Amino acid sequence: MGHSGNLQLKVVNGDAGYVLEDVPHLTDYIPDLPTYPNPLQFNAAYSVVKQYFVNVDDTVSQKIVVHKDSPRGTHFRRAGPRQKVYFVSDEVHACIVTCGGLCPGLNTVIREIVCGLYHMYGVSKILGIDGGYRGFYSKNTINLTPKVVNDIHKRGGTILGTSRGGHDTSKIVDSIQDRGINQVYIIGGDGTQKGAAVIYEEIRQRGLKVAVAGIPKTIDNDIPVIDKSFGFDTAVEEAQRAINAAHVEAESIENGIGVVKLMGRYCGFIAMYATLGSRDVDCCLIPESPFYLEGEGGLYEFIEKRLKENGHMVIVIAEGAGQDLLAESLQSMNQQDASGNKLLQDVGLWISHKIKDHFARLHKMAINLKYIDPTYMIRAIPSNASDNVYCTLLAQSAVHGAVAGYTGFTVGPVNGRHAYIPFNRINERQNQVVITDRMWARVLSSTNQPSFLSANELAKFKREKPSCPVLVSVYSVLKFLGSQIDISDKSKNKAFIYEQSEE
Ligand SMILES: Nc1ncnc2c1ncn2[C@@H]1O[C@H](COP(=O)(O)OP(=O)(O)OP(=O)(O)O)[C@@H](O)[C@H]1O
Ligand SMILES: O=P(O)(O)OC[C@H]1O[C@](O)(CO)[C@@H](O)[C@@H]1O
Ligand SMILES: [Mg+2]
Repeated sequence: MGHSGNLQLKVVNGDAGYVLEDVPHLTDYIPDLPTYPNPLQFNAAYSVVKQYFVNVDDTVSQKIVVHKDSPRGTHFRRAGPRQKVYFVSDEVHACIVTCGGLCPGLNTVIREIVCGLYHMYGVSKILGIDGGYRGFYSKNTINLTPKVVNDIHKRGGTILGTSRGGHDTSKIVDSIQDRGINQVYIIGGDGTQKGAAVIYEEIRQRGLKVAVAGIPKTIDNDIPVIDKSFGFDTAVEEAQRAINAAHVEAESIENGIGVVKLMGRYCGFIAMYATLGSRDVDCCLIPESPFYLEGEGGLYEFIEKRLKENGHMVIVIAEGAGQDLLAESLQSMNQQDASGNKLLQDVGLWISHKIKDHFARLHKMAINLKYIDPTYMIRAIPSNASDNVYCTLLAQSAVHGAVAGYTGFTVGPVNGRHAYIPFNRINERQNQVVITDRMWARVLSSTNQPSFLSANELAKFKREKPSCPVLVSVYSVLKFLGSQIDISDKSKNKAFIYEQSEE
Protein backbone atom coordinates (compact mmCIF):
# COMPACT_ATOMS: atom_id res chain seq x y z
CA MET A 1 0.00 0.00 0.00
CA GLY A 2 1.26 3.47 -0.91
CA HIS A 3 0.90 6.44 1.44
CA SER A 4 1.03 10.11 0.50
CA GLY A 5 2.74 12.21 3.19
CA ASN A 6 0.59 15.37 2.91
CA LEU A 7 -1.30 15.86 6.17
CA GLN A 8 -4.22 17.59 4.44
CA LEU A 9 -4.64 14.65 2.07
CA LYS A 10 -3.98 11.27 3.62
CA VAL A 11 -4.54 8.98 0.71
CA VAL A 12 -3.80 5.27 0.87
CA ASN A 13 -3.86 3.20 -2.34
CA GLY A 14 -4.56 -0.52 -2.30
CA ASP A 15 -5.16 -3.40 -4.70
CA ALA A 16 -7.81 -3.35 -7.42
CA GLY A 17 -8.05 0.44 -7.48
CA TYR A 18 -8.88 0.67 -3.76
CA VAL A 19 -8.35 4.19 -2.42
CA LEU A 20 -8.68 5.24 1.24
CA GLU A 21 -9.11 8.99 1.72
CA ASP A 22 -8.17 8.97 5.36
CA VAL A 23 -8.62 11.61 8.05
CA PRO A 24 -5.81 13.09 10.15
CA HIS A 25 -4.92 11.67 13.57
CA LEU A 26 -3.36 13.51 16.51
CA THR A 27 -0.36 11.17 16.26
CA ASP A 28 0.35 12.53 12.76
CA TYR A 29 1.85 15.60 14.39
CA ILE A 30 2.24 14.59 18.06
CA PRO A 31 4.15 11.31 18.12
CA ASP A 32 4.22 8.91 21.09
CA LEU A 33 0.84 9.90 22.51
CA PRO A 34 -0.21 7.39 25.19
CA THR A 35 -3.29 5.24 24.60
CA TYR A 36 -5.85 3.89 27.05
CA PRO A 37 -8.40 1.07 26.93
CA ASN A 38 -11.81 2.30 25.82
CA PRO A 39 -14.00 2.67 28.96
CA LEU A 40 -16.98 1.42 26.96
CA GLN A 41 -15.81 -2.14 27.47
CA PHE A 42 -16.82 -1.73 31.13
CA ASN A 43 -20.14 -0.03 30.27
CA ALA A 44 -23.13 -2.21 31.21
CA ALA A 45 -25.08 -1.29 28.05
CA TYR A 46 -22.30 -1.65 25.51
CA SER A 47 -20.05 -4.37 26.90
CA VAL A 48 -22.52 -7.09 25.86
CA VAL A 49 -22.52 -6.00 22.21
CA LYS A 50 -20.68 -8.50 20.04
CA GLN A 51 -17.90 -6.79 18.10
CA TYR A 52 -18.81 -3.42 19.53
CA PHE A 53 -15.48 -1.94 18.58
CA VAL A 54 -14.81 -1.03 15.01
CA ASN A 55 -11.85 -2.77 13.43
CA VAL A 56 -9.13 -0.16 12.84
CA ASP A 57 -8.95 -1.15 9.18
CA ASP A 58 -12.69 -0.98 8.44
CA THR A 59 -13.54 1.41 5.65
CA VAL A 60 -16.75 2.52 3.97
CA SER A 61 -17.01 2.48 0.20
CA GLN A 62 -18.24 5.60 -1.57
CA LYS A 63 -19.27 3.55 -4.57
CA ILE A 64 -21.56 0.61 -3.96
CA VAL A 65 -22.64 -0.11 -7.50
CA VAL A 66 -19.62 -1.67 -9.15
CA HIS A 67 -18.94 -3.82 -12.17
CA LYS A 68 -16.89 -7.01 -12.20
CA ASP A 69 -13.76 -5.28 -13.43
CA SER A 70 -14.28 -1.72 -12.26
CA PRO A 71 -11.91 -0.16 -9.70
CA ARG A 72 -13.08 -0.39 -6.10
CA GLY A 73 -12.79 3.38 -5.76
CA THR A 74 -12.78 5.80 -2.86
CA HIS A 75 -13.26 4.65 0.72
CA PHE A 76 -13.51 6.49 4.02
CA ARG A 77 -12.55 5.40 7.52
CA ARG A 78 -15.51 3.77 9.24
CA ALA A 79 -16.88 5.71 12.19
CA GLY A 80 -17.43 4.12 15.59
CA PRO A 81 -15.78 3.27 18.90
CA ARG A 82 -12.18 2.07 18.91
CA GLN A 83 -10.58 -0.35 21.35
CA LYS A 84 -7.87 2.18 22.19
CA VAL A 85 -8.55 5.83 23.01
CA TYR A 86 -6.23 8.82 23.24
CA PHE A 87 -7.94 10.71 26.06
CA VAL A 88 -8.74 9.74 29.66
CA SER A 89 -12.10 10.98 30.96
CA ASP A 90 -10.76 13.54 33.44
CA GLU A 91 -8.45 15.04 30.85
CA VAL A 92 -11.19 15.86 28.31
CA HIS A 93 -12.40 19.43 28.07
CA ALA A 94 -14.85 19.55 25.17
CA CYS A 95 -16.72 22.39 23.53
CA ILE A 96 -19.64 22.56 21.12
CA VAL A 97 -20.50 25.38 18.71
CA THR A 98 -23.35 25.80 16.20
CA CYS A 99 -22.93 28.10 13.18
CA GLY A 100 -24.90 29.19 10.09
CA GLY A 101 -28.66 29.03 9.59
CA LEU A 102 -31.04 27.04 11.75
CA CYS A 103 -31.95 23.47 10.96
CA PRO A 104 -34.24 20.97 12.71
CA GLY A 105 -32.13 18.66 14.88
CA LEU A 106 -29.42 21.07 16.06
CA ASN A 107 -30.50 20.67 19.68
CA THR A 108 -30.64 16.89 19.33
CA VAL A 109 -27.04 16.80 18.11
CA ILE A 110 -25.95 19.04 21.01
CA ARG A 111 -27.85 16.83 23.46
CA GLU A 112 -26.35 13.62 22.13
CA ILE A 113 -22.77 14.93 22.10
CA VAL A 114 -23.14 15.93 25.75
CA CYS A 115 -24.83 12.66 26.73
CA GLY A 116 -22.44 10.58 24.63
CA LEU A 117 -19.37 12.18 26.18
CA TYR A 118 -20.81 11.91 29.68
CA HIS A 119 -22.41 8.47 29.65
CA MET A 120 -20.02 6.65 27.33
CA TYR A 121 -16.70 8.28 28.20
CA GLY A 122 -17.29 9.81 31.65
CA VAL A 123 -16.58 13.35 30.42
CA SER A 124 -18.09 16.14 32.52
CA LYS A 125 -16.26 19.26 31.31
CA ILE A 126 -18.29 20.35 28.28
CA LEU A 127 -18.67 23.99 27.25
CA GLY A 128 -21.30 25.39 24.94
CA ILE A 129 -19.97 28.30 22.85
CA ASP A 130 -22.59 31.01 22.61
CA GLY A 131 -23.54 32.43 19.21
CA GLY A 132 -21.43 30.66 16.59
CA TYR A 133 -17.75 31.16 15.75
CA ARG A 134 -17.55 34.68 17.11
CA GLY A 135 -18.75 33.33 20.47
CA PHE A 136 -15.29 31.81 21.02
CA TYR A 137 -13.80 35.25 21.52
CA SER A 138 -16.67 37.65 22.20
CA LYS A 139 -19.32 35.89 24.22
CA ASN A 140 -19.97 33.83 27.31
CA THR A 141 -19.95 30.08 27.49
CA ILE A 142 -22.52 27.70 28.93
CA ASN A 143 -21.68 24.63 31.02
CA LEU A 144 -23.41 21.67 29.41
CA THR A 145 -24.46 18.61 31.42
CA PRO A 146 -26.94 15.82 30.63
CA LYS A 147 -29.38 17.57 32.95
CA VAL A 148 -29.09 20.92 31.14
CA VAL A 149 -29.66 19.31 27.73
CA ASN A 150 -32.23 16.73 28.79
CA ASP A 151 -35.28 18.22 27.01
CA ILE A 152 -33.70 20.38 24.35
CA HIS A 153 -34.37 17.99 21.46
CA LYS A 154 -38.05 18.91 21.75
CA ARG A 155 -37.27 22.52 20.81
CA GLY A 156 -36.43 24.03 17.46
CA GLY A 157 -33.37 26.22 16.93
CA THR A 158 -30.17 25.84 18.91
CA ILE A 159 -29.84 26.49 22.63
CA LEU A 160 -26.32 27.76 21.92
CA GLY A 161 -27.39 30.40 19.42
CA THR A 162 -25.76 30.78 16.03
CA SER A 163 -24.37 33.42 13.70
CA ARG A 164 -22.97 34.12 10.27
CA GLY A 165 -19.57 35.76 9.72
CA GLY A 166 -17.14 36.46 12.54
CA HIS A 167 -14.71 33.64 11.81
CA ASP A 168 -11.35 34.83 13.10
CA THR A 169 -9.14 31.77 13.10
CA SER A 170 -6.35 32.92 15.38
CA LYS A 171 -8.73 34.44 17.92
CA ILE A 172 -10.78 31.22 17.92
CA VAL A 173 -7.73 29.00 18.39
CA ASP A 174 -6.32 31.37 21.04
CA SER A 175 -9.58 30.94 22.93
CA ILE A 176 -9.44 27.14 22.55
CA GLN A 177 -5.87 27.14 23.81
CA ASP A 178 -6.50 29.59 26.68
CA ARG A 179 -9.47 27.63 27.95
CA GLY A 180 -7.60 24.31 27.74
CA ILE A 181 -10.18 22.83 25.37
CA ASN A 182 -9.01 19.61 23.73
CA GLN A 183 -12.08 18.42 21.79
CA VAL A 184 -13.97 20.82 19.52
CA TYR A 185 -17.35 19.79 18.07
CA ILE A 186 -18.42 22.11 15.26
CA ILE A 187 -21.97 21.81 13.96
CA GLY A 188 -22.74 23.69 10.76
CA GLY A 189 -23.09 23.81 7.01
CA ASP A 190 -20.62 24.16 4.16
CA GLY A 191 -19.29 27.51 5.38
CA THR A 192 -18.92 26.17 8.91
CA GLN A 193 -17.03 23.09 7.71
CA LYS A 194 -14.63 25.36 5.77
CA GLY A 195 -14.15 27.28 9.00
CA ALA A 196 -13.55 24.01 10.88
CA ALA A 197 -10.89 23.03 8.34
CA VAL A 198 -8.87 26.19 8.97
CA ILE A 199 -9.28 25.85 12.74
CA TYR A 200 -7.94 22.30 12.50
CA GLU A 201 -5.01 23.49 10.37
CA GLU A 202 -4.11 26.24 12.87
CA ILE A 203 -4.33 23.75 15.75
CA ARG A 204 -2.08 21.34 13.89
CA GLN A 205 0.46 24.06 13.19
CA ARG A 206 0.50 25.02 16.86
CA GLY A 207 1.01 21.31 17.69
CA LEU A 208 -1.94 21.19 20.10
CA LYS A 209 -3.52 17.96 21.31
CA VAL A 210 -6.97 19.12 20.24
CA ALA A 211 -9.35 16.99 18.16
CA VAL A 212 -11.60 18.90 15.74
CA ALA A 213 -14.80 17.14 14.67
CA GLY A 214 -17.31 18.59 12.22
CA ILE A 215 -20.98 17.58 12.23
CA PRO A 216 -22.60 18.56 8.92
CA LYS A 217 -25.74 20.68 9.23
CA THR A 218 -27.70 22.01 6.30
CA ILE A 219 -31.40 22.09 5.71
CA ASP A 220 -30.62 22.54 2.00
CA ASN A 221 -28.82 19.15 1.81
CA ASP A 222 -25.98 20.87 -0.06
CA ILE A 223 -23.11 18.99 1.64
CA PRO A 224 -21.53 16.45 -0.70
CA VAL A 225 -20.42 12.86 -0.05
CA ILE A 226 -22.86 12.17 2.83
CA ASP A 227 -26.18 10.45 2.08
CA LYS A 228 -28.23 13.37 3.37
CA SER A 229 -28.06 15.96 6.10
CA PHE A 230 -29.98 15.90 9.37
CA GLY A 231 -33.18 17.93 9.46
CA PHE A 232 -33.75 17.37 5.77
CA ASP A 233 -36.47 14.73 6.31
CA THR A 234 -38.16 16.95 8.87
CA ALA A 235 -38.08 19.86 6.43
CA VAL A 236 -39.57 17.79 3.61
CA GLU A 237 -42.30 16.53 5.92
CA GLU A 238 -43.14 20.03 7.15
CA ALA A 239 -43.17 21.33 3.57
CA GLN A 240 -46.08 18.96 2.91
CA ARG A 241 -48.27 21.09 5.16
CA ALA A 242 -47.61 24.19 3.08
CA ILE A 243 -48.14 22.29 -0.17
CA ASN A 244 -51.40 20.83 1.17
CA ALA A 245 -52.60 24.31 2.09
CA ALA A 246 -51.67 25.62 -1.35
CA HIS A 247 -53.53 22.72 -2.95
CA VAL A 248 -56.65 23.18 -0.85
CA GLU A 249 -56.72 26.91 -1.64
CA ALA A 250 -56.09 26.33 -5.34
CA GLU A 251 -58.67 23.60 -5.88
CA SER A 252 -61.37 25.53 -4.02
CA ILE A 253 -61.53 28.36 -6.50
CA GLU A 254 -61.76 28.71 -10.26
CA ASN A 255 -58.35 28.82 -11.92
CA GLY A 256 -56.67 28.65 -8.54
CA ILE A 257 -52.88 28.66 -8.44
CA GLY A 258 -50.96 27.88 -5.26
CA VAL A 259 -47.32 28.97 -5.19
CA VAL A 260 -45.09 27.61 -2.40
CA LYS A 261 -41.52 28.80 -1.88
CA LEU A 262 -39.17 26.38 -0.14
CA MET A 263 -35.58 26.79 1.00
CA GLY A 264 -32.64 25.83 -1.18
CA ARG A 265 -30.13 28.56 -1.86
CA TYR A 266 -28.11 26.75 -4.53
CA CYS A 267 -29.89 23.40 -4.73
CA GLY A 268 -33.46 22.18 -4.97
CA PHE A 269 -33.45 19.06 -2.82
CA ILE A 270 -36.23 20.17 -0.44
CA ALA A 271 -38.40 21.26 -3.37
CA MET A 272 -37.69 18.05 -5.30
CA TYR A 273 -38.43 15.67 -2.41
CA ALA A 274 -41.42 17.70 -1.20
CA THR A 275 -42.83 17.54 -4.74
CA LEU A 276 -42.34 13.81 -5.00
CA GLY A 277 -43.71 13.28 -1.50
CA SER A 278 -46.85 15.32 -2.11
CA ARG A 279 -48.07 14.33 -5.61
CA ASP A 280 -50.22 17.49 -5.59
CA VAL A 281 -47.51 19.57 -7.26
CA ASP A 282 -47.87 20.44 -10.94
CA CYS A 283 -44.54 22.17 -11.38
CA CYS A 284 -41.31 22.13 -9.38
CA LEU A 285 -38.72 24.81 -10.10
CA ILE A 286 -35.17 24.42 -8.77
CA PRO A 287 -31.90 26.32 -9.23
CA GLU A 288 -30.26 23.45 -11.12
CA SER A 289 -32.88 23.44 -13.88
CA PRO A 290 -33.20 26.91 -15.39
CA PHE A 291 -36.67 27.81 -16.66
CA TYR A 292 -38.23 30.52 -18.77
CA LEU A 293 -41.62 32.17 -18.74
CA GLU A 294 -42.66 33.28 -22.20
CA GLY A 295 -43.33 31.38 -25.41
CA GLU A 296 -43.70 27.75 -26.32
CA GLY A 297 -42.46 25.33 -23.69
CA GLY A 298 -42.38 28.16 -21.16
CA LEU A 299 -44.01 28.38 -17.74
CA TYR A 300 -46.95 30.61 -18.78
CA GLU A 301 -47.94 28.20 -21.54
CA PHE A 302 -47.79 25.29 -19.12
CA ILE A 303 -49.89 27.11 -16.50
CA GLU A 304 -52.57 27.90 -19.07
CA LYS A 305 -52.62 24.30 -20.25
CA ARG A 306 -52.82 22.87 -16.72
CA LEU A 307 -55.57 25.28 -15.66
CA LYS A 308 -57.60 24.33 -18.72
CA GLU A 309 -57.11 20.64 -17.94
CA ASN A 310 -57.57 20.66 -14.15
CA GLY A 311 -58.94 24.06 -13.15
CA HIS A 312 -56.18 24.55 -10.59
CA MET A 313 -52.47 23.96 -10.05
CA VAL A 314 -49.66 24.04 -7.48
CA ILE A 315 -46.16 25.39 -8.15
CA VAL A 316 -43.28 24.67 -5.79
CA ILE A 317 -40.25 26.90 -6.22
CA ALA A 318 -36.90 26.65 -4.45
CA GLU A 319 -35.65 30.04 -3.25
CA GLY A 320 -32.54 29.88 -5.45
CA ALA A 321 -34.46 29.08 -8.66
CA GLY A 322 -34.78 31.66 -11.40
CA GLN A 323 -32.38 34.13 -9.76
CA ASP A 324 -30.93 34.97 -13.19
CA LEU A 325 -34.41 35.95 -14.42
CA LEU A 326 -34.96 38.09 -11.33
CA ALA A 327 -31.61 39.78 -11.77
CA GLU A 328 -32.58 40.68 -15.33
CA SER A 329 -35.92 42.15 -14.42
CA LEU A 330 -35.02 43.73 -11.05
CA GLN A 331 -31.44 44.73 -11.85
CA SER A 332 -30.63 43.57 -8.37
CA MET A 333 -27.44 44.40 -6.53
CA ASN A 334 -25.01 41.64 -5.67
CA GLN A 335 -25.59 41.70 -1.93
CA GLN A 336 -24.06 39.24 0.49
CA ASP A 337 -24.70 38.15 4.07
CA ALA A 338 -22.05 38.31 6.82
CA SER A 339 -20.61 34.95 5.71
CA GLY A 340 -20.31 36.00 2.07
CA ASN A 341 -23.36 34.04 0.86
CA LYS A 342 -25.31 35.73 -1.92
CA LEU A 343 -28.49 37.35 -0.61
CA LEU A 344 -31.35 36.15 -2.73
CA GLN A 345 -34.33 38.08 -4.06
CA ASP A 346 -37.73 36.64 -3.13
CA VAL A 347 -38.37 34.51 -6.19
CA GLY A 348 -41.74 33.33 -4.84
CA LEU A 349 -43.12 36.83 -4.63
CA TRP A 350 -41.56 37.77 -7.95
CA ILE A 351 -42.97 34.80 -9.83
CA SER A 352 -46.39 35.30 -8.26
CA HIS A 353 -46.46 38.88 -9.55
CA LYS A 354 -45.20 37.82 -12.97
CA ILE A 355 -47.92 35.16 -13.30
CA LYS A 356 -50.64 37.55 -12.13
CA ASP A 357 -49.46 40.27 -14.53
CA HIS A 358 -49.24 37.88 -17.43
CA PHE A 359 -52.77 36.57 -17.02
CA ALA A 360 -54.14 40.05 -16.32
CA ARG A 361 -52.60 41.18 -19.62
CA LEU A 362 -54.10 38.19 -21.44
CA HIS A 363 -57.67 39.15 -20.44
CA LYS A 364 -58.91 35.75 -21.51
CA MET A 365 -58.25 33.95 -18.23
CA ALA A 366 -58.89 35.27 -14.71
CA ILE A 367 -56.69 33.50 -12.21
CA ASN A 368 -56.66 33.31 -8.39
CA LEU A 369 -53.16 33.02 -7.05
CA LYS A 370 -52.18 32.39 -3.43
CA TYR A 371 -48.52 32.63 -2.43
CA ILE A 372 -47.28 30.74 0.63
CA ASP A 373 -43.79 31.29 2.05
CA PRO A 374 -43.27 28.72 4.85
CA THR A 375 -39.46 28.82 4.69
CA TYR A 376 -38.58 29.97 8.22
CA MET A 377 -41.49 28.03 9.73
CA ILE A 378 -40.00 24.86 8.27
CA ARG A 379 -36.49 25.66 9.50
CA ALA A 380 -37.48 26.52 13.05
CA ILE A 381 -39.27 23.32 14.09
CA PRO A 382 -37.81 20.46 16.17
CA SER A 383 -36.59 17.40 14.29
CA ASN A 384 -38.88 14.43 13.72
CA ALA A 385 -38.27 10.97 15.19
CA SER A 386 -36.21 9.66 12.30
CA ASP A 387 -33.99 12.76 12.27
CA ASN A 388 -33.58 12.41 16.05
CA VAL A 389 -32.21 8.91 15.59
CA TYR A 390 -29.96 10.14 12.80
CA CYS A 391 -28.70 13.04 14.97
CA THR A 392 -27.89 10.57 17.76
CA LEU A 393 -25.76 8.45 15.45
CA LEU A 394 -23.94 11.52 14.08
CA ALA A 395 -23.20 12.85 17.56
CA GLN A 396 -22.01 9.50 18.89
CA SER A 397 -19.85 8.87 15.82
CA ALA A 398 -18.23 12.28 16.27
CA VAL A 399 -17.53 11.58 19.95
CA HIS A 400 -16.05 8.12 19.23
CA GLY A 401 -13.80 9.64 16.56
CA ALA A 402 -12.49 12.51 18.68
CA VAL A 403 -11.86 10.28 21.69
CA ALA A 404 -9.97 7.87 19.43
CA GLY A 405 -7.65 10.71 18.40
CA TYR A 406 -9.03 11.35 14.92
CA THR A 407 -9.23 15.01 13.99
CA GLY A 408 -9.91 17.26 11.00
CA PHE A 409 -12.94 15.22 9.98
CA THR A 410 -16.62 15.57 9.26
CA VAL A 411 -18.80 12.66 10.23
CA GLY A 412 -21.68 11.38 8.13
CA PRO A 413 -23.36 8.37 6.54
CA VAL A 414 -21.97 7.19 3.22
CA ASN A 415 -24.23 4.56 1.70
CA GLY A 416 -25.83 4.01 5.09
CA ARG A 417 -22.59 3.51 7.06
CA HIS A 418 -21.20 6.30 9.18
CA ALA A 419 -17.71 7.40 8.17
CA TYR A 420 -15.03 9.98 8.97
CA ILE A 421 -14.61 12.16 5.91
CA PRO A 422 -11.66 14.53 5.47
CA PHE A 423 -12.64 18.22 5.39
CA ASN A 424 -11.22 18.69 1.91
CA ARG A 425 -13.73 16.21 0.47
CA ILE A 426 -16.65 17.96 2.16
CA ASN A 427 -15.44 21.41 1.16
CA GLU A 428 -14.41 20.88 -2.44
CA ARG A 429 -17.89 21.27 -3.94
CA GLN A 430 -21.57 21.69 -3.10
CA ASN A 431 -24.13 18.96 -3.44
CA GLN A 432 -26.68 19.73 -6.15
CA VAL A 433 -29.58 17.97 -7.84
CA VAL A 434 -28.22 16.31 -10.97
CA ILE A 435 -30.91 16.85 -13.55
CA THR A 436 -29.78 13.87 -15.59
CA ASP A 437 -30.25 11.55 -12.62
CA ARG A 438 -33.26 9.31 -12.15
CA MET A 439 -34.63 11.35 -9.25
CA TRP A 440 -35.20 14.49 -11.31
CA ALA A 441 -36.67 12.34 -14.07
CA ARG A 442 -39.14 11.01 -11.49
CA VAL A 443 -40.17 14.58 -10.71
CA LEU A 444 -40.61 15.42 -14.40
CA SER A 445 -42.68 12.33 -15.01
CA SER A 446 -44.80 12.84 -11.88
CA THR A 447 -45.62 16.50 -12.61
CA ASN A 448 -45.48 16.31 -16.41
CA GLN A 449 -44.04 19.80 -16.36
CA PRO A 450 -41.91 21.12 -19.22
CA SER A 451 -38.21 20.30 -19.04
CA PHE A 452 -37.35 23.90 -20.03
CA LEU A 453 -34.46 22.51 -22.00
CA SER A 454 -33.02 24.71 -24.71
CA ALA A 455 -33.14 23.69 -28.35
CA ASN A 456 -29.53 22.63 -28.35
CA GLU A 457 -29.89 20.54 -25.23
CA LEU A 458 -33.04 18.83 -26.45
CA ALA A 459 -31.53 18.14 -29.84
CA LYS A 460 -28.52 16.64 -28.10
CA PHE A 461 -30.74 14.32 -26.08
CA LYS A 462 -32.72 13.35 -29.17
CA ARG A 463 -29.57 12.61 -31.17
CA GLU A 464 -27.45 10.83 -28.64
CA LYS A 465 -28.92 8.06 -26.59
CA PRO A 466 -26.55 7.80 -23.64
CA SER A 467 -24.44 4.71 -23.33
CA CYS A 468 -24.50 4.86 -19.54
CA PRO A 469 -27.42 2.80 -18.17
CA VAL A 470 -28.13 5.35 -15.41
CA LEU A 471 -28.89 8.00 -18.02
CA VAL A 472 -31.14 5.85 -20.17
CA SER A 473 -34.29 6.32 -18.10
CA VAL A 474 -33.67 10.05 -17.89
CA TYR A 475 -33.08 10.12 -21.59
CA SER A 476 -36.47 8.50 -22.21
CA VAL A 477 -38.28 11.10 -20.09
CA LEU A 478 -36.42 14.00 -21.68
CA LYS A 479 -36.92 12.56 -25.14
CA PHE A 480 -40.65 12.30 -24.45
CA LEU A 481 -40.76 15.85 -23.13
CA GLY A 482 -38.65 17.04 -26.05
CA SER A 483 -41.12 15.56 -28.49
CA GLN A 484 -43.92 17.55 -26.84
CA ILE A 485 -42.51 20.94 -27.72
CA ASP A 486 -41.10 22.76 -30.67
CA ILE A 487 -37.34 22.91 -30.82
CA SER A 488 -36.50 26.54 -31.27
CA ASP A 489 -34.15 28.31 -28.93
CA LYS A 490 -36.52 29.82 -26.37
CA SER A 491 -34.40 29.53 -23.31
CA LYS A 492 -31.96 32.19 -22.31
CA ASN A 493 -30.58 29.89 -19.68
CA LYS A 494 -27.61 27.82 -20.58
CA ALA A 495 -26.17 26.40 -17.40
CA PHE A 496 -27.31 22.83 -16.95
CA ILE A 497 -25.95 20.23 -14.63
CA TYR A 498 -25.43 17.10 -16.66
CA GLU A 499 -22.77 15.53 -14.55
CA GLN A 500 -23.78 12.08 -13.41
CA SER A 501 -24.00 11.77 -9.66
CA GLU A 502 -22.33 9.01 -7.70
CA GLU A 503 -25.68 7.75 -6.42
N1 LIG B 1 -14.20 29.89 3.83
C1 LIG B 1 -14.42 30.07 5.12
N2 LIG B 1 -13.39 30.07 6.00
C2 LIG B 1 -13.61 30.27 7.32
N3 LIG B 1 -14.83 30.43 7.87
C3 LIG B 1 -15.89 30.43 7.06
C4 LIG B 1 -15.75 30.25 5.64
N4 LIG B 1 -16.99 30.28 5.10
C5 LIG B 1 -17.85 30.50 6.11
N5 LIG B 1 -17.21 30.56 7.28
C6 LIG B 1 -17.79 30.80 8.61
O1 LIG B 1 -18.70 29.72 8.90
C7 LIG B 1 -19.83 30.22 9.58
C8 LIG B 1 -21.09 29.72 8.93
O2 LIG B 1 -21.07 29.96 7.53
P1 LIG B 1 -22.42 30.24 6.70
O3 LIG B 1 -23.10 31.42 7.29
O4 LIG B 1 -22.07 30.26 5.27
O5 LIG B 1 -23.36 29.02 7.06
P2 LIG B 1 -23.21 27.49 6.74
O6 LIG B 1 -22.32 26.86 7.73
O7 LIG B 1 -22.83 27.31 5.30
O8 LIG B 1 -24.67 26.99 7.01
P3 LIG B 1 -25.97 27.18 6.10
O9 LIG B 1 -25.54 27.76 4.78
O10 LIG B 1 -26.53 25.82 5.97
O11 LIG B 1 -26.84 28.10 6.87
C9 LIG B 1 -19.73 31.73 9.62
O12 LIG B 1 -19.38 32.13 10.94
C10 LIG B 1 -18.64 32.05 8.62
O13 LIG B 1 -17.86 33.16 9.00
O1 LIG C 1 -31.96 34.24 6.59
P1 LIG C 1 -30.76 33.46 6.93
O2 LIG C 1 -30.68 33.05 8.34
O3 LIG C 1 -29.50 34.07 6.45
O4 LIG C 1 -30.90 32.06 6.20
C1 LIG C 1 -31.34 31.87 4.90
C2 LIG C 1 -30.59 30.75 4.25
O5 LIG C 1 -30.25 29.73 5.13
C3 LIG C 1 -30.53 28.46 4.58
O6 LIG C 1 -31.66 27.95 5.24
C4 LIG C 1 -29.37 27.54 4.76
O7 LIG C 1 -29.19 27.37 6.13
C5 LIG C 1 -30.84 28.73 3.12
O8 LIG C 1 -31.76 27.83 2.59
C6 LIG C 1 -31.36 30.13 3.16
O9 LIG C 1 -31.11 30.80 1.96
MG1 LIG D 1 -24.03 27.29 3.53
